[in-house]
Amino acid sequence: MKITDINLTVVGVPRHTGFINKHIIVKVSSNEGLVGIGEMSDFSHLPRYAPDVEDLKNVLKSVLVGENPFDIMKLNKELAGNFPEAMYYYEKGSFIRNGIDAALHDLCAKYLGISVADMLGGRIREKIKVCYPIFRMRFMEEVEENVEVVRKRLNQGFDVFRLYVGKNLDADEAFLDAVKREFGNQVKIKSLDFSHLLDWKTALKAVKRLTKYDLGLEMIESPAHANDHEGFHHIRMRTDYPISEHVWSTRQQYEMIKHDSVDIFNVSPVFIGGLTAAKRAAAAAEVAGKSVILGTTQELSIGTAAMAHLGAALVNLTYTSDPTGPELYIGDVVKNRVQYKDGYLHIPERGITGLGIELDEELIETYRVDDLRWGEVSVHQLQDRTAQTKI
Ligand SMILES: O=C(O)C(=O)C[C@@H](O)[C@H](O)C(=O)O
Ligand SMILES: [Mg+2]
Ligand SMILES: [Mg+2]
Repeated sequence: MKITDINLTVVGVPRHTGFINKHIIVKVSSNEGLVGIGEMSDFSHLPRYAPDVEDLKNVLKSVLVGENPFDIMKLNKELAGNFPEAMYYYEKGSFIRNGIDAALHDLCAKYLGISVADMLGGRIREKIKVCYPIFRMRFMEEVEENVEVVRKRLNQGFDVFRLYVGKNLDADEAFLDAVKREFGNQVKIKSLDFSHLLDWKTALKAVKRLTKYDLGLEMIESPAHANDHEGFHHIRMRTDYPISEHVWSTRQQYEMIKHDSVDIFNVSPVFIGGLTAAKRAAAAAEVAGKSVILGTTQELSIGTAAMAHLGAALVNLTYTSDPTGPELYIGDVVKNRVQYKDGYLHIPERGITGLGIELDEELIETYRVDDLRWGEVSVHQLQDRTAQTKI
């Protein structure tokens, strides 16, 4: 089989919070008449630059057209040469590699007549426990808004949540207290995510304050500045709660293993550059005796399905994961969205080939935008994924 064309379409999909995320839908065409689909997810993150999409398509065509899509390792190496890893969480080259790598897996699995999970080691599980995110509060009046989110999502079957913290500890504490009083043990808050906002000592003080409301806490995420591998180790040695951190490069993960910085590696294909790279990161974690969770940038159904296939066979996936993107957006670009039930993300059935996701061209047209330009967004909106303009 040979790759014959690459097609990229930018879509802007609003969240229920009003914040609009831009993603690129990928199509990799082949001389067998099959098309592999992928998703370069959520370019709407700092830093505020973005690729020219037409130019990006031409670069990708120069790398991929004429190649055999089954040469996934070779093509990942070529892509990494063009879009190298960086010691940064939201490196857009990783998003680009991820979208292509998912499409290659989709294309190859379709050709073989199998599901992507069967290319990644098969299935230990058919569903993955996930949590719904409660985004960071800056004002006390956001507490009730977020308690209402818990009420609504609990009614839809989500009984596990995660909380972004660190900008207003009074509001964080008030939210945890309100959840404990209203829901008791019906609801679990599985992680406090500091998003690298605080140094490790300041974060440790906040952890001691907020864990008075331990609602089934499984981990503390990103409780030090990014790449402060020693700082992660220090806080890890000073709290009983497991520490988790996102993986965005092989060098960063190596340093975290060397410094014994974490208990849990948060592995997302989007941040490490694809399913191939994510599987390697999960294997490195396993070798180091560490757990993994599936993280998220809050993908649409294509990216979320790719993660579900990856999660099917991860032997060290031992905590609640994060992919809930399709639940956060007002719409999607596919005919068959990924399925959530009782707070689980269901892996697309084994009998469906590829990622098990079918594009809806009308919905793509509905959400299509010209390019990745930023428009009028503030740093706060970009950091906390909100359309709120209050300052
Ligand atoms: O665990 C995290 O950190 C995230 O989920 C980061 C978020 O900003 C995510 O990328 C989003 O877009 O909501
Ligand atoms: Mg996080
Ligand atoms: Mg994101």
